[in-house]
Amino acid sequence: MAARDMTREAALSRLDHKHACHILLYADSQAKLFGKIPVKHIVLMQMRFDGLLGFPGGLVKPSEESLEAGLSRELQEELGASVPVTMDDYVSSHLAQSPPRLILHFYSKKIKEAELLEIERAAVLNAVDHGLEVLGLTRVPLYTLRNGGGLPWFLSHSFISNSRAQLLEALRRLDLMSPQALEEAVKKAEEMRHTVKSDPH
Ligand SMILES: O=c1[nH]cnc2c1ncn2[C@@H]1O[C@H](COP(=O)(O)OP(=O)(O)O)[C@@H](O)[C@H]1O
Ligand SMILES: [Mn+2]
Ligand SMILES: [Mn+2]
Ligand SMILES: [Mn+2]
Repeated sequence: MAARDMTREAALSRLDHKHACHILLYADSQAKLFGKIPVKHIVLMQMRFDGLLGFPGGLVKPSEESLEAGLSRELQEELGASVPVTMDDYVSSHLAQSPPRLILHFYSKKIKEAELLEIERAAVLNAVDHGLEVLGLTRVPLYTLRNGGGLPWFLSHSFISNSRAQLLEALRRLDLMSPQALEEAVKKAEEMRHTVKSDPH
């Protein structure tokens, strides 16, 4: 376990801490970009109100609701869809670097492609937080194009808290990418961080 990781039990015993739960929802897909590049898996993240990328989810109150019930409530608010979350979907708990006394619980759940498409539609049509806490859902590109387009550029954006690490760890653990492809994409993203320039005007 990394230095700030903790067990679920240890995390829940911290009654003086705030708790947040976020989830990586994903599906397998046969779709092909430009009719030739396999998308393979659809992984959902969101553009937050603060301009940072992160996962759907939010603050839960362990004194009033289970972690999973709280996460489902947040998903109803942010995605406008009912996504049942259980203990089976639980991945990890992590003490945030900042702010102090915040514990970040992470989940992942595989759903059917049709269900995921339904969630994407519901997010615009039904989510009370659409356009407010959530500016939009986004898919994570899992391929790398020759110019670094795809995952490397995606990873060059700014992420809330430890969500970038949560994403990379999940892609590895769920075998959504080969370890080599993932390592190369991370390296390329690191190189590009310093070189990506936009047109002045
Ligand atoms: O995707 C994420 N992964 C890990 N931590 C996150 C993520 N999104 C937000 N956080 C952290 O958890 C806190 C509460 O989450 P969020 O902003 O989603 O709450 P809310 O939806 O209840 O307003 C954030 O202030 C941030 O520190
Ligand atoms: Mn929320
Ligand atoms: Mn949230
Ligand atoms: Mn909330």
